[in-house]
Amino acid sequence: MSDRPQTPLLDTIHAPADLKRLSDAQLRQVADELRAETISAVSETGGHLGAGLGVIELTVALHSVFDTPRDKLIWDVSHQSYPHKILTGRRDRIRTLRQKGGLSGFTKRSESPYDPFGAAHSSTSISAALGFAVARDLGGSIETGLGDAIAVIGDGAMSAGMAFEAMNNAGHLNKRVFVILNDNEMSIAPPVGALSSYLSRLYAGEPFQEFKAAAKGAVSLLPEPFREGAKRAKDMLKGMAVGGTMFEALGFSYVGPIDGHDMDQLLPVLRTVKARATGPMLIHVLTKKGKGYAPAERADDKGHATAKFDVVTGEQKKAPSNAPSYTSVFGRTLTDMAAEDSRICAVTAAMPGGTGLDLMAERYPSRVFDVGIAEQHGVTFAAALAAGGMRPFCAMYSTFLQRGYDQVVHDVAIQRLPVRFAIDRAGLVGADGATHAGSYDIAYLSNLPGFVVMAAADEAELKHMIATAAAHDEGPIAFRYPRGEGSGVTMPERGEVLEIGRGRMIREGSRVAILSFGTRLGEVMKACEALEARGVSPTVADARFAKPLDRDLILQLVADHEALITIEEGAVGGFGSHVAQLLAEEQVFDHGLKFRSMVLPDIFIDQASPADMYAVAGLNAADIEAKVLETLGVEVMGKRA
Ligand SMILES: Cc1ncc(C[n+]2csc(CCOP(=O)(O)OP(=O)(O)O)c2C)c(N)n1
Ligand SMILES: CC(=O)[C@@H](O)[C@H](O)COP(=O)(O)O
Ligand SMILES: [Mg+2]
Repeated sequence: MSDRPQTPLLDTIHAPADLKRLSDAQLRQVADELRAETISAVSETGGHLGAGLGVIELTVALHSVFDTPRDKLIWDVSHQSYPHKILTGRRDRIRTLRQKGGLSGFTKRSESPYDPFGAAHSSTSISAALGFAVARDLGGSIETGLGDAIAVIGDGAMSAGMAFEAMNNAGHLNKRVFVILNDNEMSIAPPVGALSSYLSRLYAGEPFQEFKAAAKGAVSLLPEPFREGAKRAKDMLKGMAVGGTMFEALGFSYVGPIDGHDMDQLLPVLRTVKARATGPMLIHVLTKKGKGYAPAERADDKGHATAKFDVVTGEQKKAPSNAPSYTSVFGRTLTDMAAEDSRICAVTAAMPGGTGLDLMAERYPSRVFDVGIAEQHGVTFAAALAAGGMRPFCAMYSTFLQRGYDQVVHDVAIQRLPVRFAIDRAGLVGADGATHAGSYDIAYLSNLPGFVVMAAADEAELKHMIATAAAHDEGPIAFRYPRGEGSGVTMPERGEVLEIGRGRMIREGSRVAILSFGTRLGEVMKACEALEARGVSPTVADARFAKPLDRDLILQLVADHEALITIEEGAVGGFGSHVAQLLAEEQVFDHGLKFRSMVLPDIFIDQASPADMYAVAGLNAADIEAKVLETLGVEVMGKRA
């Protein structure tokens, strides 16, 4: 407790309304204290640090100028919302962030009325703000009334198509809606692409402030010291190559760029736009990711995400690792294979580090494409790379690939193009919670004609599956693997090309067969140890493929056992459902097979450690043991299991 920062003024803020009685100078002090409190809290919990530190002043300014929660403040991605949570009545729980039973690391409607719209995947905020603005104008929420709608979106998130779809619509509807472009020249990695260069050009010259009204001779509307700046901006703009900004072309009034750490700029500009805006308005705010905490400012990722750390030194407290992460196995293996095959190339949507493609980019920069937060484009781009004779690996997290699903179906699957999908963060991911769970890819890929879908049981299997994918030119192929470390198995020198649609036998037993798809195999083996002690000896097989299924293996298992249990780290509709379909088609159920399918339950599971989340899901070793006993009807301590 004594290590905690002194925050006398922040201690008096229990809700944004408390900010309204403070002077501008006091608001500055609140911002300083809020920064110290955010650093202190994240040092205890770990999590997204840099983005929140970059919006400290903006958070205070927005809550002091606007009337939240009546006004709807929507944080894009919302990884920067910790300071917002502290100001909106959640300070007492801020040190439970991202933990089991604690605050979510993202905004969540069920958590607070100050979180009007949940997020965690990027680039949804402008659509949401526009929806609130239109609902307001149509008379929604008659009891309380709806106020303004404000989206805060980063320069990285702004690169996604969805943000532009929303701006296009907002410009057309001409609704009063505010978009704050929080431009810190960073995504998780440095941002890429023409939009990023464009934004840099907008402030390449001397700092200036422009307000649409200025051009109409209404400079006097702006409070000092903006009048001078606005006049200067008007003059500057006449000669600028940029001409009208692209935001204006989309129907927005554009204000900026302004210094997002200077309350003397933020407060008057926000007050002015609040008083004057009639249609869509974009306020371009320049900030620094990690602002005010030297270790974050110095870090390559500007403190984007951190483990728990020592506030004084910035040193992160990471548990020593015993095995390579799946991500690093993917990155290193693909890099080695790219050395031997010049047709191997790779696509990431703004996650070069998260997918391990940064390793390949170091050696083969011309064959690794970071397309920005643009999963839809990334998938179609990979499809055309394949059509053009390359061997593209499209490396995406399971949860983010969801955004490119139509492209997976329409551009990849229907055209039978050999895109290799490297699906990281498969299954439950832990602290990021339900929004980031990789629960659906087995189901949403295995139902596509011609797709090959694999899951690695360990890191050696992953290596084989990368080799298998590289060699597979006949059509689309996907392999999935979880977040975190492997299980420490011996790694092969080279990946072996697996026979498509062939599983492997792990151990032979009797009465019950467990057919595992993915890394639950480790838990299955633990369960088997416990079951042996009870005199039950299951057969275990690793399916490797959800599509095509190993029909021979499955039909042999059901012929030799009275019960079959499938297990996977995915939602219903995936591997187990396909096995059930096969068994039904083969009329196996007509002969009395006991069949059970262990899948993720039909709920969204809140953040916790992956093991705790799998306990909620009922997919840990003890659950498997219980399922086997229940299926076989074995008595446990005098009771039927
Ligand atoms: C659809 C989607 N793809 C990828 C991500 C992963 N992701 C989270 S934050 C982030 C960078 C966002 O950059 P920016 O919007 O500029 O915010 P900053 O962190 O710089 O404040 C990315 C790529 C995501 N959340 N959603
Ligand atoms: C906010 C966001 O979407 C990412 O920062 C995500 O939290 C990264 O997850 P990993 O830590 O698994 O790379
Ligand atoms: Mg950014």
